[in-house]
Amino acid sequence: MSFDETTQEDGEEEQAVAAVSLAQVKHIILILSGKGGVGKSSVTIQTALSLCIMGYKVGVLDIDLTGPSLPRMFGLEGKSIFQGADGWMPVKVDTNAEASLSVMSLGFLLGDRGNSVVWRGPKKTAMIKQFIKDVYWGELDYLLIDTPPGTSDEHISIAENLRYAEPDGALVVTTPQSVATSDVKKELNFCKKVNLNVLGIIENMSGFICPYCAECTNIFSSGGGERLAKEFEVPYLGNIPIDPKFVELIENQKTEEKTLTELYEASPIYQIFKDIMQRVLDQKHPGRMS
Ligand SMILES: Nc1ncnc2c1ncn2[C@@H]1O[C@H](COP(=O)(O)OP(=O)(O)OP(=O)(O)O)[C@@H](O)[C@H]1O
Ligand code: SF4
Repeated sequence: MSFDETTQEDGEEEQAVAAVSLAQVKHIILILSGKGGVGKSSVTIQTALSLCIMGYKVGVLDIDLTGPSLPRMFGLEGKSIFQGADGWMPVKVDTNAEASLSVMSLGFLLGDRGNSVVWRGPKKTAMIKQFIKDVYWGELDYLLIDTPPGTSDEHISIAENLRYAEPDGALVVTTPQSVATSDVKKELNFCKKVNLNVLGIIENMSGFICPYCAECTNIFSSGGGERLAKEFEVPYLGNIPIDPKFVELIENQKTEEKTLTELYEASPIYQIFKDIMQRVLDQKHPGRMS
């Protein structure tokens, strides 16, 4: 069933579901990209860590069902969720920040059955509905939803399930190359179709931070994201360079003594990303609970 074909009965049910499970969630942000591998999950992680460092309580929902990478990227591999009295309890990330950070992903439910599934549309739709209905987030300032690339069953399903939940909108991630920006156009058209506000476009892997001197050099063309933002009349939030230290941080975070938030706060990429995040916060969305 497409978003446009949702019946009134379904709508009422979705409204009730969103009202209960997301009752204490102030803001909802989706992270989208038209193309795989452009750094959507990395942007989700950076958004989560930045908001956490800024003092917000953050939850992250991974709806990339065929390739859930967030448990590994957050250093939570092997952890499992448990069923509490109020629903599934998301896994907490160890942070030094006062604010909390918790993650829910299909990866936690699969255990040793591998880290991905091959499911048809209806099963994916049911899983996403369950994620929205059955996860107990508690009080959150921000719920971030990491989606798979493209405009697939997962996107239609999450748009339907959040129809009455008033999400703030979507962060759309691209890389500078035209092959990525042309796919992002489809994503922006999808947002228009389902009435999802676009908080802005982020151009990832735009330039390169030297690991020796932290100087940023443009190794590929850049500006594709900004041109796209002008064409679709949505905000351009900024560009993130390739930072080899960020990859190291994500790959080796378990062996370090410091928490992920401490390591990220000290990295050059955070200095760039926090300005992007500030541009999102400056848009001053009233929030679902105000
Ligand atoms: N700015 C960056 N600097 C350095 N490495 C990066 C950057 N952004 C992403 N990467 C790396 O590129 C790879 C792909 O990133 P990521 O998994 O975030 O992409 P994705 O768009 O979510 O992929 P998928 O399509 O699989 O969901 C990862 O190894 C990540 O660490
Ligand atoms: S940016 Fe400077 S330090 Fe880095 S590799 Fe180039 S010349 Fe060397």
